[in-house]
Amino acid sequence: MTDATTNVKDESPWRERVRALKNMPPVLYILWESGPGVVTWGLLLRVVVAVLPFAIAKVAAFIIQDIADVIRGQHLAANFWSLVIAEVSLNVVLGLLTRAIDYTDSLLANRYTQHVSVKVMEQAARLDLTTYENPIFYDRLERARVQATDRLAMIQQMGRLFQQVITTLVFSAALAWASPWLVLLLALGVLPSFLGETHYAFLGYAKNFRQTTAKRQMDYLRQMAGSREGAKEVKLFGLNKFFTERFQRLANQIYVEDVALSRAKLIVGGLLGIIGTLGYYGAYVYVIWRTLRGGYNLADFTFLTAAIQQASSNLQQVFSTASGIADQALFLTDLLAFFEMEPLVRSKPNGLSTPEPIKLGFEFKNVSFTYPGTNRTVLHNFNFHLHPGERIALIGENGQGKTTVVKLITRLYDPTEGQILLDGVDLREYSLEDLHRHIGVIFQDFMRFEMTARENIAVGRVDRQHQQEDIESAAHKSLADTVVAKLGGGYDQMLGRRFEGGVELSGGEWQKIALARAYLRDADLLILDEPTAALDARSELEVFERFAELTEGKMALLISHRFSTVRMADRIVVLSGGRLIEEGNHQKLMEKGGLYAEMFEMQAASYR
Ligand SMILES: Nc1ncnc2c1ncn2[C@@H]1O[C@H](COP(=O)(O)OP(=O)(O)OP(=O)(O)O)[C@@H](O)[C@H]1O
Repeated sequence: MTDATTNVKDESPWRERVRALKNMPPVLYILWESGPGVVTWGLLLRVVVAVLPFAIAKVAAFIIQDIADVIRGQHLAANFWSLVIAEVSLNVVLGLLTRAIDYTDSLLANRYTQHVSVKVMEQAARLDLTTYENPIFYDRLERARVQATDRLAMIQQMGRLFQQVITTLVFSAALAWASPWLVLLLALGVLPSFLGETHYAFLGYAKNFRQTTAKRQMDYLRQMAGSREGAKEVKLFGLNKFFTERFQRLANQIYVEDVALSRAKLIVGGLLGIIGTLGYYGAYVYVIWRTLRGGYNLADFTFLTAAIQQASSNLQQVFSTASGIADQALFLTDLLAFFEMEPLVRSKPNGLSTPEPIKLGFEFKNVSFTYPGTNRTVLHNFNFHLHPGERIALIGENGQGKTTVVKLITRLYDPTEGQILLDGVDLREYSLEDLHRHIGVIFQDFMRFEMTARENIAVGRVDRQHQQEDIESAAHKSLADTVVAKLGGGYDQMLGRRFEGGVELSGGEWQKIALARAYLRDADLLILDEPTAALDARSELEVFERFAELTEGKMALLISHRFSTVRMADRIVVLSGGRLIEEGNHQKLMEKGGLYAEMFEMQAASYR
């Protein structure tokens, strides 16, 4: 994976910063996508608010001039009170429109957060398991997730920049018309602070980038120390202090780095700020000097001092807002890079539909497999055929590659070598979505959705509207109906303890609910990876008697360490060290007296 940001520290800060500006167009596009109407209104309002201060300063200058004339004994100008009313009105309008901008900003922030969050979720779902194995991906996902909501300030800053640029241009034009020196003095004063600000913004980014791993570890520790899942072991093993100390060590390390940067920024920023103040007063003194020499009247003087004040503060703000945006744009590198990531296991465009009915079944031909990022071959030259209508049990000791076979047949991964065929055609030629529709899998580490019992079953087939009968029938097949019958809320009972009113189930009860999901799928190939591990002996027997009935005529792949279950399969495949070492039915393998017979005897002996 090419990582656009890992080399942040090696690159010249300025080059990196300029490069980050390339992030702006796609981000502006995302912003536009999230609310074209709101964006347009926001911009229009800002144009008006940007020019109002100019009008207000002009009117104020005329008022001062009129008052000075009256003090010098002249008559009050006829339009004096109209000017006063105009100034008050303009200020009222300014106040109202500023609030209207806040309103459009908050609308836009809401929409943008939602839009980006959905995009992040969609992209995370699109990427394959291979990507999830990669720690760089996790760091990036983490940063992308934070950026989805944390970059809100940037949106407001972009709006503000737009407004500040217009105000600056209007006042600078007025100053340049009076004397170009004024604009030059102001710009020279502000430039050093701008350079300083952007420099520290970049250092801040590089620092945050470096800290991602530590922050991820801290999050993990915080979660472990405070989670319901972790609570039992944390208490019994007395891990609290261990976790807290580790957390504190990381937090201190981050604190020290943060303080060092803030301190440098404070000192250098303060010094550069003095130059800005000198520029401002240089322009101010110039106007006083020209006024005293009769070059400007009182109205000009009043207006120009207001204009200097406005131009200088807006110019300063333009620079600091722009540097803030450049800083935020750097963070967006991760979000955009995340959006651009492509899955390795992909559905072929116009891929084949899964055959109906499947005639030849699934065949592994000389399949070898190594998990990405590792160098240990988990499957070696694995050959295996699953015929239509066949129920196969895959057995072997821990870590021999059974679950890996499931991940390959479902195309969560592609083989490193060899091929998997479905009806004689490489699995990669089929549409991935269509293939998945024909397979029902319940993994060892199946999901416990903290939703209602009905939803937990219905997610087995989300593309369909389910009638109550479908849900009940699937629940009946997996024995989940007996679990639901005990729940206060029946099928509408919230499961898990995360949400109010939720009820926690036992491991075996969750497993029955998950099994119902697989039955609801009504798939051609049903794969159960240790489906009964948490079930008691009676439930297991019942589940399997049903399983045999329910999978009649379908393909089923079963992984189990319980031989009472395994012996019911039509064929048993024994995996050892990633190789197929024995296959046949229970009787044949027992007669053979190999690994299967040995494992069977061992389990049987432990029951005697
Ligand atoms: N995501 C992964 N990345 C790297 N190695 C992995 C990954 N998943 C599994 N492995 C390794 O591959 C080997 C086979 O794992 P697999 O889960 O297929 O075994 P299994 O036979 O199903 O074991 P068990 O009976 O314990 O469930 C193991 O040694 C494991 O460490």
